Amino acid sequence: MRLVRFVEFGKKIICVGRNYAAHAKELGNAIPDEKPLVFLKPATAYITQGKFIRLPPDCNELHHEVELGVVIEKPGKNITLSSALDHVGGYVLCLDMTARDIQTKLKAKGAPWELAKAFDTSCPVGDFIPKDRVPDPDNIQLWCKVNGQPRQDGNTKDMIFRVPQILSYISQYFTLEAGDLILTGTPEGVGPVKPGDTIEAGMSVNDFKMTFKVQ
Ligand SMILES: CC(=O)CC(=O)C(=O)O
Ligand SMILES: [Mg+2]
Repeated sequence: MRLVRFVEFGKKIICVGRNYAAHAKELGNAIPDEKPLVFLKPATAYITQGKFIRLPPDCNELHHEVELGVVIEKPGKNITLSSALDHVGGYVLCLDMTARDIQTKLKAKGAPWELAKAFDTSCPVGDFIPKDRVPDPDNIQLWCKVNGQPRQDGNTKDMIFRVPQILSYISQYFTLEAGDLILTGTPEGVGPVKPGDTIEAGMSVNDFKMTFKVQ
């Protein structure tokens, strides 16, 4: 399967939240203790470079969250920790665009987050990077700038749950299929963007950079 074109296969997007203690703290959230916090986005959330990020209805505070994305190649269920990385085909840089004001209201009601997290264009992704070019997914620098101003600069070594733990855990609930994308959570420094802004994000693998505009 040509994972380079994984976005076109339209598989599911499984996201982990609050996976960096400093980010959980900046939003006043509890740090997950035993299990990752998990939510989903539909395949209609994907956009690739050249497409615009659009605010969902009733959103007045859209936030960027830069994240490492893991692309599944080998399907699996109840994946073990020791075999987890065998299921990975490669990695992509992602933005988990979040309607923070809507999320805050949903959280207060104890309601699910989909309207804040899973709307169309909420998952901008960069180019696919095969895993043989990523020596250590647990030591990747991730950064994000808005209109040239630095906002986020973190490293995947600070993730609470590492890639094998995440894959092993979520595969107990969801069968992982080739082309599925796993977002691994964002480091601190999330913040607002508005129409007209330019978001640039990058990671230390291949000095990868991507740019998206908010419309
Ligand atoms: C508070 C959040 O929105 C959780 C999340 O997505 C994260 O990356 O952390
Ligand atoms: Mg996130």
